[in-house]
Amino acid sequence: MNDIKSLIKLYKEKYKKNLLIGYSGIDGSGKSTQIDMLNEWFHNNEIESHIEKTVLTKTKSCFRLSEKLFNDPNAYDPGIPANLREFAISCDVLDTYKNIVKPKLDDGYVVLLDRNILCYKVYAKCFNGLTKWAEYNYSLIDEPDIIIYVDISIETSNKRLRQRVEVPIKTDENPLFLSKVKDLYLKEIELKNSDKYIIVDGEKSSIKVHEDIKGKIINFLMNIVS
Ligand SMILES: Nc1ncnc2c1ncn2[C@@H]1O[C@H](COP(=O)(O)OP(=O)(O)O)[C@@H](O)[C@H]1O
Ligand SMILES: Cc1cn([C@H]2C[C@H](O)[C@@H](COP(=O)(O)OP(=O)(O)O)O2)c(=O)[nH]c1=O
Repeated sequence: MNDIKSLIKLYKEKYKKNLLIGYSGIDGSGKSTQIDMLNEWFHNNEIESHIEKTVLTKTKSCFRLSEKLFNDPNAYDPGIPANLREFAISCDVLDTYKNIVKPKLDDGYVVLLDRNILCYKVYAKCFNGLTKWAEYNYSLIDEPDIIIYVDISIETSNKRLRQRVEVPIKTDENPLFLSKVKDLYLKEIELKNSDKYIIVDGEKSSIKVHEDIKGKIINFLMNIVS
């Protein structure tokens, strides 16, 4: 049995929970594009799925403060201490998990998360702001069962962000920082050494990336449900 509907059913039966898939990757890697495509594939296969992304509600105060102090909501680093910002983010992430993600999983949905604990920890480490308090909040959240990392070069990220018409490039989307984030993503994934981390080449066309993701999810599920 290698159709996605049967695999997800077997997964639920074996692990007594629903599948949580988290996406990672630097800005412009194609996370939201790929999440939409996977969501559509699930719907076409009669699988109930839900897309979620943590809205940084509490963290907004940091962006507002940055606007007030530095005339730019995204110029918060290093003026506003990273450990404070990252703690605020961890509170927002925990809230979204407890109030939305977990209830959706319990209601029988497959949940597709735009960003996940891996992303937040990587960013916090790159900003040098991961405290034991933020880690404590993250320890209260279940890790996704599958983590997709969409890999692109800094040049491609920069090119795509510049093409984005709705939002002009933000201060915190600078190549130097993104390069640090990309390196740490790859290092952390290598250290985890687990099949649940799926790396895809985001330089390919969206359709090809989608095909890769589908194939790798099916392979992963076939291995763990058999
Ligand atoms: N594989 C791809 N090839 C070319 N452009 C892409 C690809 N995937 C996404 N894009 C474009 O790049 C931009 C960023 O994609 P998006 O999915 O919003 O990335 P993210 O959510 O990771 O920031 C969008 O304009 C999107 O249309
Ligand atoms: C993920 C993450 C983002 N940030 C910053 C980067 C962005 O300025 C801001 C919003 O992050 P992001 O989730 O990338 O939102 P969007 O996709 O709408 O750009 O928060 C952190 O400071 N730490 C983090 O762990």
